[in-house]
Amino acid sequence: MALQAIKYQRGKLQILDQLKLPYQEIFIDITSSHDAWNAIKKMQVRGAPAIAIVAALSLAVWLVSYLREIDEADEANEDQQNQTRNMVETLQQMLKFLVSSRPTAVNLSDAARKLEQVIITSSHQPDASPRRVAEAYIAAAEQMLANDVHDNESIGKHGASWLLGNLDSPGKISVLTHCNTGSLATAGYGTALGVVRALHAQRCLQHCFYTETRPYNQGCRLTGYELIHDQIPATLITDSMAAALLHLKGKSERIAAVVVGADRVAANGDTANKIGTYGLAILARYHGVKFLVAAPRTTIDLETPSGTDIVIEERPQIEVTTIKGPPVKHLEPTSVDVQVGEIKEISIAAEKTKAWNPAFDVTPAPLIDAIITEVGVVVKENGLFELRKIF
Ligand SMILES: CSC[C@H]1O[C@H](OP(=O)(O)O)[C@H](O)[C@@H]1O
Repeated sequence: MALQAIKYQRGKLQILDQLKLPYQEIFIDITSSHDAWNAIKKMQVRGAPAIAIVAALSLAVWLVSYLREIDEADEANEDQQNQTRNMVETLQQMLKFLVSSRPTAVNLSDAARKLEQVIITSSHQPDASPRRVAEAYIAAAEQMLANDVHDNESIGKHGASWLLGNLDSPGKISVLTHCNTGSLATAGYGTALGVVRALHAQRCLQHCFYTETRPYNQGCRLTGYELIHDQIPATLITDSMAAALLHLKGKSERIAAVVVGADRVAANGDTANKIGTYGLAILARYHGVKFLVAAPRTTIDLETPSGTDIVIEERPQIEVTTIKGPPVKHLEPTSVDVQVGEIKEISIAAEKTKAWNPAFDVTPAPLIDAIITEVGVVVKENGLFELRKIF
């Protein structure tokens, strides 16, 4: 069964607490915008598409509980117009609050903008009411969840096809990927990891190399977890091994491309992605390996002209100076049960260490060979990405 970071049914939302992976699979309930904000901020759920979907669905769950409380009498109340306006304003404030949780990924603000448009449009209908506004919102949020998996499967298909169509020699290929862009970063299947899954499904993947992706370790903790779960041939490398891998094993392992995800693609194609991505793009160019960005159009921000305009999130120093270790297990002498303790935060730096912790960097468009989307692969024309053409 495919891995799921998000479990949703109308009125109930749960997320897999990714701070506890790969040691513990623990789902936590999200019942409000505050629950979602905290989970996104702490990175219990992460990944540009996933945080947008969890944010959107958190309000859908809250609205279902709200609708249960509105009884018929309220709905008959003559000041429906006022109540509808209050509903719209409440949802607008909640969406704005959710967008404040993390600044770099555009999917969250893109989803909030689209959902705000839905509630405003529904509030202008002749039969407008709080219930109708709520129902319109819930339907739109649920559609975002359904769209994401479909978009990721299309990204995988387009990416695999483009790679196999641009090979120096026929045969299976290997790829190097960074961070986690799979089912744990989306509603399912993944973006860059979706390309890996598609190549594997077509029996065209020789091997997937993936970086540990310090300091949150999305690679060794999450991508490894997914690839091993799917039984995809893969090898973990430290971030510092990427150059040696391409230099010493690039040809023998038929590494055809570095394939990464994205948090925000600016109008000119400059791409913000997990810290370390920019360095991989330079290595790929130096070693004559394709560098591909895989992302749905919800990650492309035509309102941001270039990478210099993208806000890069800086996270707490402690995420650099500690690592999360497996929980301490207590074996009770009188019982065979194993009591699993809390995930351990282990210091790996000297006391009073000062650390810089930008969560993302920006890869300039000239270093990107192609941008893989759900509607096809975009390459540069006269040295420039024309991203408006795919909308
Ligand atoms: C399809 S996920 C896109 C993107 O999100 C990740 O960042 P984070 O783990 O901090 O949310 C990473 O940059 C992925 O490439």
